[in-house]
Amino acid sequence: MPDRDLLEEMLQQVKVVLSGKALDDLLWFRDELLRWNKKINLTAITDPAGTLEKHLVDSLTLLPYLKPKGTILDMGSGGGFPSIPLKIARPSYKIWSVDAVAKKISFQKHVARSLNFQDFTPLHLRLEDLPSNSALAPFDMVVTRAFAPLKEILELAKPVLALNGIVVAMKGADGMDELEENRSYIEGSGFCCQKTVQMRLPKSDAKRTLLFFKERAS
Ligand SMILES: C[S@@+](CC[C@H](N)C(=O)[O-])C[C@H]1O[C@@H](n2cnc3c(N)ncnc32)[C@H](O)[C@@H]1O
Repeated sequence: MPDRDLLEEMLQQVKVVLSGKALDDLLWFRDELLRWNKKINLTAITDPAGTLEKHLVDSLTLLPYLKPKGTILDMGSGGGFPSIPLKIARPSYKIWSVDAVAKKISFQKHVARSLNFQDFTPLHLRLEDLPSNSALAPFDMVVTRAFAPLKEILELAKPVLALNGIVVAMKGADGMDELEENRSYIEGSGFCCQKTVQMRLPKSDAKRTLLFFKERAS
């Protein structure tokens, strides 16, 4: 099956329907990721079909659960996951995509320029330094994929989250266990878990867990 059809079919299985242009942009991004990956370390997944599922489709599993507009901070975005697929799927999002590794941010800037993104800002920064940059905060949605333990995610998100904002932690098979292990920390942190979504990726059947948090009303 051609890659474009495979991508479209897998996205439909995670309830995501995109325009033809968005599918083309995602495929271009995948090709560019693998091309740059020969020079700089962006991903351990190097087979083209695996990259479609494990990076592009995986990054978009949260899309049906997000508000259609707003500001997004992607913490520890690496090669641009999930920030770049989200921007391609919903160009109206205003996204700040932060990573501590300069080469990864250079790659994201290249993609943003090539695909003519508006309101997409890759930032080479340690997240611990973000709150002092008050021009950026607060964000309506803070998203993370394969970034850090839950406790660290919530601690870093708290100072930059807007009122009624949400934090999404994209986790693997052990996401629910991590949630249970952190129940008492979450209770004391001022956050509550608003929603959990467990799913499997369409081809590999790999388990994924989406954890959604908001701050409790005081
Ligand atoms: C495992 S990678 C995941 C990248 C991407 N989110 C993905 O799903 O492919 C974690 C990324 O977080 C970045 N990172 C880790 N700690 C960070 C920090 N304190 N501030 C900014 N970036 C950080 C790393 O440089 C790395 O690119």
